[in-house]
Amino acid sequence: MFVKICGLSTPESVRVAVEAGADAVGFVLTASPRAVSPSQVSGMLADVPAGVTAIGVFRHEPVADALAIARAAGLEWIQLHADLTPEDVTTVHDAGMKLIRAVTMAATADAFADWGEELLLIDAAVPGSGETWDYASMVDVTALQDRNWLLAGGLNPDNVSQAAAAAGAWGVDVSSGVEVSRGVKDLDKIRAFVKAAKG
Ligand SMILES: O=C(O)c1ccccc1N[C@@H]1O[C@H](COP(=O)(O)O)[C@@H](O)[C@H]1O
Repeated sequence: MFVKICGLSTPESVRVAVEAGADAVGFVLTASPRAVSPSQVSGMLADVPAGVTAIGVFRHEPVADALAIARAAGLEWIQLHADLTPEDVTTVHDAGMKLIRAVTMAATADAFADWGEELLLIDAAVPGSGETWDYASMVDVTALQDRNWLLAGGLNPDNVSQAAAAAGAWGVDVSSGVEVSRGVKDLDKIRAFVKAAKG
C-alpha cells in the first residue's frame, strides 16, 4: 500500500513520516491552515531521502502558476485539485514535472479515466476537510480497474485499512486524520496511520 502523508509543515513531522515508512510527503502550497512557503519546503526537503516522493499541493491555481511555485520550492511533483483537461497533463509533463491529478468522488466517469498523469487521487468534495465518504462506491468503477490510484478524504489510523480495501485503492493519502488540531500534525497518529495502512 502506497502511503502519502500530506500537509506537513515542520522538519520533525517530515522526519517522522519518513521514518514511519511513508512513500510520499505532501506540502500544501495553496490557501490552507497547512500552507507553507516555497522556501519552507526547500528547507524540509533536506529530510526527504531519495525514494520518498515530495509533492506540492495546489487548488484552483492556474497550472503555470503551480509549476512555477513548485519549481521555486525544488519540487518535481505537483498535486492539482482543479478542473483540469488532458492538455493540462501534457503541460505538466512538458515542464518536466510529474502530476497527481485530484478529482472528487462525485466526478464524471471521464474524469476517472487515465489521462496520462502519474497518479489519480480521488478525494472528498472539499480537500483537506477530513470528511469521510462512501469509499466502497469506487470499487466497481471500470476506469479504476488495474490502475494505480490514491484514496483520500476523512482517512485516519482507525479506518484506513477498511476504507482502502472497500474502495480497492492502490494507495492512500491523509492530512486531517493525523492531526491533533487543524493544521497541527500529531506525530503518533502519523506513525499509527502508516502502520495501519501498510499492515
Ligand atoms: O490539506 C489541505 O489543506 C489541502 C488544501 C488544498 C488542497 C488539498 C489539500 N489536501 C488534500 O486533501 C486530502 C486530505 O484530506 P483529509 O484532510 O485527510 O480529509 C489529501 O489529498 C490532501 O493532499
